[in-house]
Amino acid sequence: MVANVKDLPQLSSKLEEAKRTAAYNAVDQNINFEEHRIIGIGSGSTVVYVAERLGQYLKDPARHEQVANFICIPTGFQSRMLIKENGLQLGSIEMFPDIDIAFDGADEVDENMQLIKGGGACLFQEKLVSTSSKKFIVVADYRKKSPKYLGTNWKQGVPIEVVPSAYVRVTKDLETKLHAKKVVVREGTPAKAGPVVTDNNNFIIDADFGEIHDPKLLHTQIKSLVGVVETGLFIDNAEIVYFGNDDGTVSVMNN
Ligand SMILES: O=C[C@H](O)[C@H](O)[C@H](O)COP(=O)(O)O
Repeated sequence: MVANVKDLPQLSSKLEEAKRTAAYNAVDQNINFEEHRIIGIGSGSTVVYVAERLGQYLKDPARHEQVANFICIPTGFQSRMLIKENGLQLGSIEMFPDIDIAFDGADEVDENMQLIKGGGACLFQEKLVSTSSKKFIVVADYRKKSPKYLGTNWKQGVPIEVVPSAYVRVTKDLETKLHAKKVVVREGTPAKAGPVVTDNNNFIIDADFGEIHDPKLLHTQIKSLVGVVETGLFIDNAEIVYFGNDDGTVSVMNN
């Protein structure tokens, strides 16, 4: 039997516990052991607990056979490692383009469940997986819930993955055509001199637009710039969001 969420050992901080509570509840309440087989596993520090929970079910004799048959589709290098470390079966989106259910974190979630993602530079593969999934579940801690508009809590800007040779052109277009307040090519310092290179060998630009009142329109405008691979605005994609609160409870947002 896997441990009940209420009986788990303490972690190093309330924040980590909030992430774990969100992730464990999301898995427990959404995985259908009989029907689901292809599972998307996202990136970041919250989804770590999704993979951990699936790993616990794998060790549970009552669920072992079903979970051993799950094929987990990663959204990047970190996610691939999470799948392997928890003993889960790794698959690729090329082999399994139709995903039953996917779990991932978010940097900010607005009241309509539109998301900013890509704080960890994994947005392209995350969008590929989440939009290939019948059900996309977001797991987040209390800091990610926007009071109203995207861009309120997440001040770093919208992450945008760009083809390296186009970064100057995209930077100019974001400033002049889309009137971004601040545009920064993400650097890897101190761990790396120069730009962050994504798992797809692209660069990331963070473009600050302040409060985003129409994320759908902004996504379309950014996406139309030559050189943009994908934006970190995830529009009409999430079905349920689990927020772990600092008092140990969970809030659920859904359509
Ligand atoms: O590129 C990174 C991803 O979009 C993450 O899912 C996002 O940054 C949230 O990460 P965390 O769970 O660490 O807050």
